[in-house]
Amino acid sequence: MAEKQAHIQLDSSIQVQKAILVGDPARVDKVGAMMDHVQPLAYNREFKSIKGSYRGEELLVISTGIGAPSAAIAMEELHHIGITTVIRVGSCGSMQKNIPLGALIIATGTVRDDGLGSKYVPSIYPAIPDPDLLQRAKKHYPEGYFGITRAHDGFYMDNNEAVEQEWSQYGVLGGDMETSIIFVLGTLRKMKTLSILNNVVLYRADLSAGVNHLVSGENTVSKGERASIQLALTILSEQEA
Ligand SMILES: O=P(O)(O)O[C@H]1O[C@H](CO)[C@@H](O)[C@H]1O
Ligand SMILES: O=c1cc[nH]c(=O)[nH]1
Repeated sequence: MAEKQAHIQLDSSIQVQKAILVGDPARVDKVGAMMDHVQPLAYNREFKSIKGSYRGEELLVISTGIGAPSAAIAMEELHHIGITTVIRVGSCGSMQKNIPLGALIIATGTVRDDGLGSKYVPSIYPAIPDPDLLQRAKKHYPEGYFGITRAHDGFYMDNNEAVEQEWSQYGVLGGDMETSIIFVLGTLRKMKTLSILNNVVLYRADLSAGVNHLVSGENTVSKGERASIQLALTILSEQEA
C-alpha cells in the first residue's frame, strides 16, 4: 500500500483527481453538506479532509489552514497522490469600494506578496489560474467580480491600510493569503487551479470584524460562502473540468 503523505495523511488509494481547498477546517463540513456519499478521510493538524460526490463526480475536500506555507504543503502532497485540479474556496477582504459583502471575487491573476513563492521562482513569475476553469467560472457566475487579487502573509501588519490603499489604486479587487502560492505551484506541478473568494470585509472596514461575521455565520457572508462552494462544485462536476 502507498505510504500516506506526512501532513495531509492521505495516499493515492483515495482515487480522486479533483479537489476543493478551503482555508478553514470548519468549511470542509459546509462543503460536505452540499455533497452526496460523504466519507471522512483524515484530520491531522490544519488538514481536514473528506471525500464525496457531486452530480456523480468524486471530489476531495481538504483544508489548508492559513497562509502560504501550509497551503504549499497541501498542494505538494496533493500532487504526490495524483490530484490534478484544485479550486480554492476561500474568504477575502475587498480592496474596492463597489464590492459588497458576500460578493464573489474570482482571481484572474494574483499579486505575489507572500514570502514563500519567491523561494520557488523569481517574484516576476506570474501567478495565474487555469484559463479553462476561469472561463467556466465566468459562464456559471457572470455576476462575480473577475480581476486581480493580492495574496499576503501579514493579517495584522501596522501598515496594512497603506499597503492596501496602494494596491487598490492599481485596480486590485481583494486580498487573501493563499491564492498566489496555489497558482504558482499549480503551474509548476502542472495542476489546474482556480480561486473563488467570498468577500467578508468591505474596503477600509474593520478586518477582524469581517472575519468574525463569517465565523458566526452572519447572513450575507454566509450566503456568499454557499455561493462560492456551489460554484466550485458546479465547475468540478462538469465534463472536462
Ligand atoms: O477563509 P480562508 O479560506 O481561510 O481565507 C482567508 O481567511 C484567513 C484569514 O482570516 C486566510 O486564510 C485568508 O486567506
Ligand atoms: O481582508 C481580509 C479578509 C480575509 N482574509 C484576508 O486575508 N484579508
